[in-house]
Amino acid sequence: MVVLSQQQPPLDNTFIRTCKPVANTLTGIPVIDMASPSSHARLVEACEELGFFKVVNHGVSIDLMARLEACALQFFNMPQADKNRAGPPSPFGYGSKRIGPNGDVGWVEYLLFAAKSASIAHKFNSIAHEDPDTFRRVLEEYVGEMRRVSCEVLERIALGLGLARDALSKLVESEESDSCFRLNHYPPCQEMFQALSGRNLVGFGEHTDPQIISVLRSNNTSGLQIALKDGTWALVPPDQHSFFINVGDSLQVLTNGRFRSVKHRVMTDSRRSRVSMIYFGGPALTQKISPMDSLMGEGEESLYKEFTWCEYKNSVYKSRLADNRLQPFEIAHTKSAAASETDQAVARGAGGQ
Ligand SMILES: C=C1C[C@]23C[C@@]1(O)CC[C@H]2[C@@]12CC[C@H](O)[C@@](C)(C(=O)O1)[C@H]2[C@@H]3C(=O)O
Ligand SMILES: O=C(O)CCC(=O)C(=O)O
Ligand SMILES: [Fe+2]
Repeated sequence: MVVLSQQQPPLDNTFIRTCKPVANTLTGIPVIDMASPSSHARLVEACEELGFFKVVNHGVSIDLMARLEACALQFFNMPQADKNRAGPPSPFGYGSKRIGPNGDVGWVEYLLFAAKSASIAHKFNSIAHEDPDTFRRVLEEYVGEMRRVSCEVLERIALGLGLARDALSKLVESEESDSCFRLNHYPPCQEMFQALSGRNLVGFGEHTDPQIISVLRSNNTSGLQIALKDGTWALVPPDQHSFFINVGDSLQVLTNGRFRSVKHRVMTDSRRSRVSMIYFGGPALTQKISPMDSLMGEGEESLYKEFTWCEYKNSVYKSRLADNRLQPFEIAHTKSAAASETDQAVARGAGGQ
């Protein structure tokens, strides 16, 4: 008799895509030491080159990370019917295999929250858990720390760009900030499946994050991959004590494409479950997003039409994971892309950046 582990999500995996295993491990990942005062320039360089970097000496207690991971696992290990009480994710709540409202699927289950204490407390009315009060308190404490880390990183990026210290962090720090938080659980998938197909099962399909900045922490199971500039995928070696940070679409727009909203995805590990926790730092719904004047070189043309975060979010929720969500907001310029890139590099130089 085959005994299915309690961790297996209930649906079959017929519609979940597979991918060829990726051989390339990301070796030159920029590591930003928050204890070092000279991180500004390296942060800007990492946002331009990869749109992705790792943060160490961040001041978040390892114990807090471990406590949240334990609470999350207690939740994900509950019977399916209990987990379903926190669903469906519309957009916040529990979801399994289905990601977003437009047909994307992956070998993943998750809890999605709005990152505000009142919203978290409200959501806990429907979350079954053996110790819901502890889970809620730990979650609130962790989300508070994520807000701090993202603001500290954004402050340094702003200084590195020659902007006022709070030029970017104020967007996420504001009371009205529309940030969210996600706990993902990728159960192990049958080794047999992988052995037979020689492929990996997609946990979370390729996408960019729409917000300003995302701060990710996972357990020691690999799976995260990022797309490099040449379009190839690279594996990110896990590090459970550090944070991986990526530039989101909104920061790409604010910097007029100078920073890169990095494409990423998660492949499942056949034997070990992956737990990840991600804070998505977003602006207020009414916040206007467009390239910042002070970052534009002389004669540099805006690559994007102005939009509010609310407009962008509405558009995001009509899209599929892998879509280029910024495309409807791009301004078509008559020159060839290559020529205008050269012009803009020259203009930036002239602007003294
Ligand atoms: C398929 C979707 C899920 C998503 C909303 C969307 O329509 C397209 C963007 C997706 C994404 C990716 C980053 C975050 O995980 C997320 C919460 C977000 O803000 O945009 C998810 C959305 C989601 O899972 O609801
Ligand atoms: O779970 C992960 O490691 C990454 C998931 C992700 O990219 C997301 O939720 O947007
Ligand atoms: Fe993501």
